[in-house]
Amino acid sequence: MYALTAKAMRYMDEYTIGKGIPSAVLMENAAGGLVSEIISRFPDKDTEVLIVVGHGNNGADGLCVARWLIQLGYVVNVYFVGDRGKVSQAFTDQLRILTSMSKSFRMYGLGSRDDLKILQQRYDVIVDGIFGIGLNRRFGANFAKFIEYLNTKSGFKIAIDIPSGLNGTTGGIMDAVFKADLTVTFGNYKTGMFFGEGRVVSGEVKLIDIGIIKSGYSTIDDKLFICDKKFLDDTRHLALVPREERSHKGTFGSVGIVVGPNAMMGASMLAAKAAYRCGCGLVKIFCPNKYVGYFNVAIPEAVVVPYKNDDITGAMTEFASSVDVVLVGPGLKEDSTGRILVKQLLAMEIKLVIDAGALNIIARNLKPFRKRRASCVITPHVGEMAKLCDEDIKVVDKNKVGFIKKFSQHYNVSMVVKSDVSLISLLNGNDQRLFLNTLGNSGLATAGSGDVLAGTITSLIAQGNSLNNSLIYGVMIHGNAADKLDTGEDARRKMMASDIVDSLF
Ligand SMILES: NC(=O)C1=CN([C@@H]2O[C@H](COP(=O)(O)OP(=O)(O)OC[C@H]3O[C@@H](n4cnc5c(N)ncnc54)[C@H](OP(=O)(O)O)[C@@H]3O)[C@@H](O)[C@H]2O)[C@@H](O)CC1
Ligand SMILES: Nc1ncnc2c1ncn2[C@@H]1O[C@H](COP(=O)(O)OP(=O)(O)O)[C@@H](O)[C@H]1O
Ligand SMILES: [K+]
Repeated sequence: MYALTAKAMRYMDEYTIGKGIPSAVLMENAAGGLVSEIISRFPDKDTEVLIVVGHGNNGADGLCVARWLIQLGYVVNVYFVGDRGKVSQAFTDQLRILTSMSKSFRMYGLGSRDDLKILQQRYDVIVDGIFGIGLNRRFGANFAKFIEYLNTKSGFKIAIDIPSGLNGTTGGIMDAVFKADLTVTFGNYKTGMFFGEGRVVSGEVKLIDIGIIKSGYSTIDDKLFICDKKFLDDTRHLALVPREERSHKGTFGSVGIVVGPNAMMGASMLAAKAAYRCGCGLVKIFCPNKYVGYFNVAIPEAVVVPYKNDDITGAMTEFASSVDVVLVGPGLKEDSTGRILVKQLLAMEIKLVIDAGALNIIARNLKPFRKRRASCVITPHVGEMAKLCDEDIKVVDKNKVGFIKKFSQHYNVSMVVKSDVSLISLLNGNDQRLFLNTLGNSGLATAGSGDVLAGTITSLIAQGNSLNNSLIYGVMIHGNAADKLDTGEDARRKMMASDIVDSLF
């Protein structure tokens, strides 16, 4: 399942039509799916429905929905807010069917006396068919006022395909936006539903299969694969192989965590606990002599390997070579020792997960990273990503897809950019795939949850998974852990990083 840009979605519509499925059939499928949603939520035929339509095919969908609902006996008013001189062919066709089917049908909003009364009436359901993926510019004050008026009305609000005013690609808002309780979207999710205000204004999103022909996807570059619960449940066996009974702790791999001399120790402790919770056999912690006692008490399961400040590099070479994968970054300060540790790890032929402080060190000088011998994955949040790209955080936040795509390719590294919906880029030779993680919730917006993710990914690598699989399943398992905890009214409020560790499995 994908999220597509408006342009890619339009291409898929055209591709399908080109293969011989008439546009009208796609529209019937779309409207049929939306009508089923209305019937299941509002089975009572006395339900009063207002359908607001613009002049394009989103409006035509609205007319098609109106026809179905009228046939079924619902009380329906249709209100036009488009440009009469610009109505699409599908709009004209749908209107013709409606008027020939029902002699009493009337479309309001064309300047009749009743217009205001019809609009101001109370409705149980308000359906928005003003703009879909054809919205390509700001629409100005009049439309904005109208949409804001709809938002003030009571009634369950349903957006056709995408809320009017939402940019289907970027999630930006064009002057105003319809605030939907439910968006019924066709063929594929639209990327704009996951960025900016998209998630908030789309409400619950239902995806309807309208018969888009799948072979067209292969030619689309900017598609995002959706990582949701179903995808995790269907494919988790790819990363979570059955745990052999004839085994010992060496069977499940070892994780090494590097802790700097002025570290925030809690971060590496959380990562270590997450690594164990995800199933690796052994976690070793490389830390200054002075921290040994703290780590022994906090995680008795870990093997602590102390170093003295006068022989860090020698000790670290030995340490990094003694484990299956190394994690560096959680709690790491950007001091001279931190820089030495990161540089040395990059130069070793090891598997390496780079997070947090280590990313800030790399951002200051990307050369050792580019020339690295280590096979690594990186896990920046948007702020760290902005530093890596030497860009303003707002600029990166607005175009995360563009930045991850470019950085990942340029530095030949698989990575996640963490945020409320994290983006993942997996590289396989020249092939790049982008994924969008929808698992997880605002309970994860709590200090330390990124450290838990880093430990999770590292643990999966230790157990023998590829770097790519570990990255993507780590992100999903981490999000899913938060969703498992999301059970009561204040569940998200009270979630702490330690809770997420305990909920991983
Ligand atoms: N193709 C198919 O087979 C299927 C399509 N389906 C449905 O079609 C929808 C897309 O329809 P659409 O392309 O006709 O555009 P839509 O979103 O209705 O906008 C109408 C027109 O408004 C205009 N416009 C843009 N911005 C504006 C602005 N700021 N202020 C004023 N005007 C503005 C712009 O025209 P322009 O003025 O640029 O010529 C645009 O064309 C899609 O979301 C789905 O619901 C489904 O049924 C499945 C099958
Ligand atoms: N609102 C949210 N919804 C879903 N996931 C979130 C949200 N906020 C944060 N996360 C996730 O929580 C983690 C936070 O990581 P990070 O920013 O590195 O935190 P820290 O440095 O405090 O450990 C990331 O995996 C991110 O995707
Ligand atoms: K709409």
